[in-house]
Amino acid sequence: MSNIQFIVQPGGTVKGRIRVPGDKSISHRSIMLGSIAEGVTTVTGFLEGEDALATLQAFRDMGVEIEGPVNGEVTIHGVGLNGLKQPAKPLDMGNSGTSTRLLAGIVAGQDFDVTLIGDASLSKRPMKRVVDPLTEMGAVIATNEGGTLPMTIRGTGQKLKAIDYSLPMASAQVKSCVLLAGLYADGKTCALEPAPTRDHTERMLNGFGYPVSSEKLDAQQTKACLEGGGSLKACHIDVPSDISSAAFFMVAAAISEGSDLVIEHVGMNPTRTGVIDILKLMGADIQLENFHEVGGEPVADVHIKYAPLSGIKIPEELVALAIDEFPVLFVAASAAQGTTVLTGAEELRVKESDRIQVMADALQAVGIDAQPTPDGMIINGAEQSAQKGEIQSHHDHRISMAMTVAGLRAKAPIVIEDCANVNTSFPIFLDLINQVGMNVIAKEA
Ligand SMILES: O=C(O)C1=C[C@@H](OP(=O)(O)O)[C@@H](O)[C@H](O)C1
Ligand SMILES: C=C(OP(=O)(O)O)C(=O)O
Repeated sequence: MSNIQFIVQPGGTVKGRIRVPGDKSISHRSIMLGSIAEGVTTVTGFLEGEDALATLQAFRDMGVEIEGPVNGEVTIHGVGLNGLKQPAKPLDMGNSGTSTRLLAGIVAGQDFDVTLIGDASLSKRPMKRVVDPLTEMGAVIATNEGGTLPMTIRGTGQKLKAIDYSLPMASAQVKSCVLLAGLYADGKTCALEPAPTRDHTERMLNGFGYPVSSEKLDAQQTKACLEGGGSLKACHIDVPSDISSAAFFMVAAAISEGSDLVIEHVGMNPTRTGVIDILKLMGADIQLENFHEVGGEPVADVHIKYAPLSGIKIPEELVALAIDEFPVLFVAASAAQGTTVLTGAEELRVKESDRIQVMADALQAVGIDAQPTPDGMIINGAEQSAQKGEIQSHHDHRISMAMTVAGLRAKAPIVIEDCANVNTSFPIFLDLINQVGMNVIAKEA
């Protein structure tokens, strides 16, 4: 495969008014729920990135007629809970953990066999976290040694057993997997999470007329439950812009002097806004404007201006609410005065890359004192000192984009290897980052 390098010129000021593409988590779920609903679901604002497209292709491979995407518009001819067909070949999940783990929940309820495969990065990621609850529900699943892909889920022809499952880690993917399998179970299935995680599955099921209850047991634990055997009614889904993509631009504006940026129509689901809370604790100047609701999800325009940042101890209760934003938050911490300490974030080690180790290596390569710990990182903010930063993205889109943003505070060009992966979540990243005031070129090496 060809290597697309990003060559990032140092410095810049970030200005303008932009809109980033649709939310990845919501885009995945729109295809999944639209496919197993009754009737025709229409989607606008769909993210045309590789991960969401892998989900779309998987449902086409299981016999669902899906039109588009054209300019973010998708039309899904739902086949109902029991209308999926056996795919002719393994379903290729590409780089996408969300596709794999949520699909496993749906596929566990079918009466045919399915094998899920993925790329080099996804093939290293843990699947035992979904195999365990699904097996408890009666599914028959084989994985590679060590609980990784390929994963084959056998159609037993038996109804799944409802369970009351306590998640061992705060994971929306595992919660969603259990709830989606619960659609195919006898009785009431519950998922208890140790800390709040994104609740798009619960919201969207309710939007499709499928009741999901959510009970807060205390400040951290929430239990989501549903009864199996109902049906989903097709609806329209308007996907807001992805706060995880917006985060790169928030940090870009926060760390470069003179910046003033508006990011429009960003999803503000309270289970996703940890990045805003963390940046504000660091002293960022962020105003949320034009708050309104689209399709059961709150959205707002994010107005962010440069302000000097300070290092903080990141509150652990914000970790799951900002889980995908840490690569770029580490860049913010590098540009802050003082020390930033992250703990309670061991989940970062099992994302598309080990985001603790890979970001520590990347920041050290540009001359920042970043010390990895088993469950987080300690970063002493300072001027970058490297005369040339050479970075590996390790099959991880968020590393490519975070280290591009680091260029705003660099002393010399940064070269990032293997950046075609930005297409997994943010195909127009390069255009937008240049549009707001950076100087980044993509070069085939
Ligand atoms: O449910 C989802 O859409 C996601 C959940 C998170 O993963 P975990 O639930 O495994 O933490 C997140 O990292 C991922 O990008 C998307
Ligand atoms: C972790 C991520 O996605 P996934 O788990 O779906 O691969 C991400 O997009 O940062």
